[in-house]
Amino acid sequence: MSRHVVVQHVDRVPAEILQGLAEQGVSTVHEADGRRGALDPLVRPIQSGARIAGSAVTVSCHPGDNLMIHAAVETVRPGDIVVVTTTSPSTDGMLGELLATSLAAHGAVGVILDAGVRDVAELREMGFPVWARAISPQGTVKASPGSVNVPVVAGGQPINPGDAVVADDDGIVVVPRDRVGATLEAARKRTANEAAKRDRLAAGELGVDMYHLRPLLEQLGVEYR
Ligand SMILES: O=C([O-])CC(=O)C(=O)O
Ligand SMILES: [Mg+2]
Repeated sequence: MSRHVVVQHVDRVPAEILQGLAEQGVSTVHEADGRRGALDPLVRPIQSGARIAGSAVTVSCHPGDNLMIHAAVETVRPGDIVVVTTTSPSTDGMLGELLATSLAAHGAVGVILDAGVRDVAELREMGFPVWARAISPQGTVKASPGSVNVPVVAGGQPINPGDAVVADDDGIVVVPRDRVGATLEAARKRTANEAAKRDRLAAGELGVDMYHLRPLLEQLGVEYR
């Protein structure tokens, strides 16, 4: 059996759940899933204002080699987010506007790179959202095998093909596919709670989350003078 595979079928998250998760945003989804799933914050957006959710198409590449991103293109379906990792740390510019054009033509809504990106001005102009660990002009070759749609670790988080990935200006969170429905429900409740809290905070109320702010601080040994 080969050590390298391209898995062509991925079970995906339903589009209406992805849309709901995108509306909730990364920080709320992360809280709603028990503060789990946040990728390393050094994997950062290259643009501002993008907020997307999609099913993960995962790519494991040899460092300095983007062959497997090319191999992933034909597995992409509309609404997917391509998650690229390398088998050892790399900041090389593995994806630029050409590869992004190819992925977008197959319906990818964004790319997460635990590696480097280049052609940043063109990508911003295209409006194709990318989150990456580095921006680097360093070119890569197309010579080494790797895998598509296998479990990977990106930004320190395990990601399975078909998991929900949500990304915005706050960063990136992954939600395992079997928890997406419960997480979306919890996120919506949290957003409704926050709306009520916001009104109370705007009215000047203190300690809205803590019932009684002063007794809590005193219990923790903080002295009021
Ligand atoms: O071609 C590459 O290897 C990466 C790149 O710059 C592009 O996709 O435009
Ligand atoms: Mg280029």
